[in-house]
Amino acid sequence: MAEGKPTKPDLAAVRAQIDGIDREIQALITERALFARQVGRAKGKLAAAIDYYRPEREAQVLRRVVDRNDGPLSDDVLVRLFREIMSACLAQQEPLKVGYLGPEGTFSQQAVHKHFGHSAHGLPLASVEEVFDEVASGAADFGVVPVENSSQGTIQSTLDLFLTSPLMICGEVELRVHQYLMSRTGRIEDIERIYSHGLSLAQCKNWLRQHLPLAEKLPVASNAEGARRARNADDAAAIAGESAGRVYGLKVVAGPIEDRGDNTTRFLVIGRAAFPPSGHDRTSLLVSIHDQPGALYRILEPLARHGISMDRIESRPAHGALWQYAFFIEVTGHVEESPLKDALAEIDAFAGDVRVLGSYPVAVP
Ligand SMILES: O=C(O)C(=O)C[C@]1(C(=O)O)C=C[C@@H](O)C=C1
Repeated sequence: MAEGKPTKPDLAAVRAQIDGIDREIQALITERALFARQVGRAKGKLAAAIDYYRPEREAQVLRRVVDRNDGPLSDDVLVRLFREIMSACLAQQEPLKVGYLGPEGTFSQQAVHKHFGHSAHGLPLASVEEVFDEVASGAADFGVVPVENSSQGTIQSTLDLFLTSPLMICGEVELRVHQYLMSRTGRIEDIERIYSHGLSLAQCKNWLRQHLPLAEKLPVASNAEGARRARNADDAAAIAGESAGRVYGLKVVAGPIEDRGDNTTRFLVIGRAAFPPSGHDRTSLLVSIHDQPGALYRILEPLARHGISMDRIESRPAHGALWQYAFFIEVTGHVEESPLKDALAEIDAFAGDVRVLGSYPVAVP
């Protein structure tokens, strides 16, 4: 090659290359969609989209995408593209119906898109409880519910719903959450009250103390609900994701304003069925403890002895009974595979109340 300055590429020639690649990509996506239909037929004569959905297979496909990636696009970007391709392939049957805490524009809706792609049909619902109800009744195939935030900790009200619900956990989604202060006028000097979900107000506490110490903070059912209210008055604002601002026609006053740059919310995917192992899974257990000495130890000891790592343990007052506790325990592994299978068999032998809430693929970025 000649020394010196690299020669400027010829724009028309580069575009011709891109056009050729686009043709190939399109032909391959079409071919993939046809094979996905064949997979559908190979699974037998199935009725609804939910019968075709395979979260463990999707996780495997996405992990391979990440393993193969050498840049220049980031893992997140490639995962998003492949997620959408799978979402579209699956929706050839009929889109999945996924319930979430609405109205439109919530972070829960973003989590639905991240996990199921945009070909799934999102059902905005009024509360997390309603998400459980709609999935239990079959009106929704799955639900996506927030369970924990990196700076605020566990969302206890969500965990408590598992105490009385028969639903299973079949996935998890991690979403980076960026908060924006938004209003109708877009001017900070107009703001006298701020609507948002209590957790979002808490995530922006320092910023608010510094910039709007006197504004009234009004917790509402969801961030998007805050945005919906803020569009009605010039002196009101909302803290929410940018997408909620777009849905309700608000202007960004400032953002991102969350106190921690790595602010992340974890969501659980709830459904009515269990799925097979994906190769890198997590299991959620619900353990009821009666006040016998050493009861919790007898449950944790086999887990430790089998070398199972525990990612979390949370205690909640058990439903209905005074001074009895339920423990939510998350461990690495799948109930159908050793060593977790063996440890659970030992635990079952002496503890009546161990319920497997679900084994599911660890979130792909
Ligand atoms: O492999 C399957 O079981 C398919 O149905 C294909 C496919 C895909 O597009 O890769 C589509 C939907 C499923 O959720 C998983 C994977």
